[in-house]
Amino acid sequence: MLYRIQIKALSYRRGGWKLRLAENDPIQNEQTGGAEPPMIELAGVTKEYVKPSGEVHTVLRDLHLRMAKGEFCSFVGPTGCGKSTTLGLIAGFEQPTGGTVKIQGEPLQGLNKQAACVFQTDNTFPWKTVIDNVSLGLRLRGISKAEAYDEARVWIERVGLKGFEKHYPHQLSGGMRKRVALAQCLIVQPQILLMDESFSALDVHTRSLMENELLTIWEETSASVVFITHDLEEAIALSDRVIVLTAGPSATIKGDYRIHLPRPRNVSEIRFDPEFLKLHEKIWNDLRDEVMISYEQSYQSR
Ligand SMILES: Nc1ncnc2c1ncn2[C@@H]1O[C@H](COP(=O)(O)OP(=O)(O)OP(=O)(O)O)[C@@H](O)[C@H]1O
Repeated sequence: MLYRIQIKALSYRRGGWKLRLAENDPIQNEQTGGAEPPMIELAGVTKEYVKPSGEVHTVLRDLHLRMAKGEFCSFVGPTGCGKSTTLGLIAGFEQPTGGTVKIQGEPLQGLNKQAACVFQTDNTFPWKTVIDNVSLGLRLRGISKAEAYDEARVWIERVGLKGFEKHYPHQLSGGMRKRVALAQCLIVQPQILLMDESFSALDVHTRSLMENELLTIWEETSASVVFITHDLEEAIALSDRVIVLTAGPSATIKGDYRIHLPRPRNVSEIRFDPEFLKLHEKIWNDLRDEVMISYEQSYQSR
């Protein structure tokens, strides 16, 4: 059996050096008959809503996608095409009306317990301090306060907030609150991190810092990331794969691009890499057509 082994990152973590290998991608798994099921699979997923008029509105139609463990996958597409709906289906917030969402080969029923979400708006609880916010997930799992605090301190330091343990969210900047939200999610070591336009409300400099920090932290975990964004540059800079959705209604996958840019990456610098520019041009050609279709639809419906 052939396995493609690629070093993704070498990092130092508590307990020693950690070598992160790129997972065999699903296509490779299919070709080699690899036994490990994909972390996430959308098997012919369709999502419809019934409007108050009784008319059926098909948001997503027959999506087929397999995401490997540890893969960083971004979704881009015109506004309203169904990106957040896709994320909601993987989170288990919504059930598909056709097809199946599978997590590690098992059909997802109810909420996805392997996943944690970071949204555009703050996930933090305003009445709790940073350390209480970050330790909450562990406390809810029955871990003692002392142990949860110890682990929370590690994550607070890892996201660059050492010294802010006793601050409340309103005493922090937007970027700092986003760091709290990340630590809050990652402390429970989710297998899947779902991010819906998580950085879009940040200023451009903070955003770029947070993107780099996300990559550093992600490279130390084996989490698969589903990242929803309007920003194609951000998608390419961060991801292993960029999925382009068609304009809705009945959106489906138009393109699935592998981003073979070297890691570790600096998101501000990688944008000047000639390979990045080529990828951007290629994906934008696909995306632009869909954006134009969506724009024409919204213009006609006025
Ligand atoms: N609960 C719901 N009931 C009815 N329609 C819904 C519901 N949730 C989403 N939709 C519709 O599904 C479509 C896709 O919405 P979604 O938020 O997934 O798109 P998006 O690509 O994330 O949008 P944006 O880029 O603007 O954030 C929209 O037409 C929206 O109105």
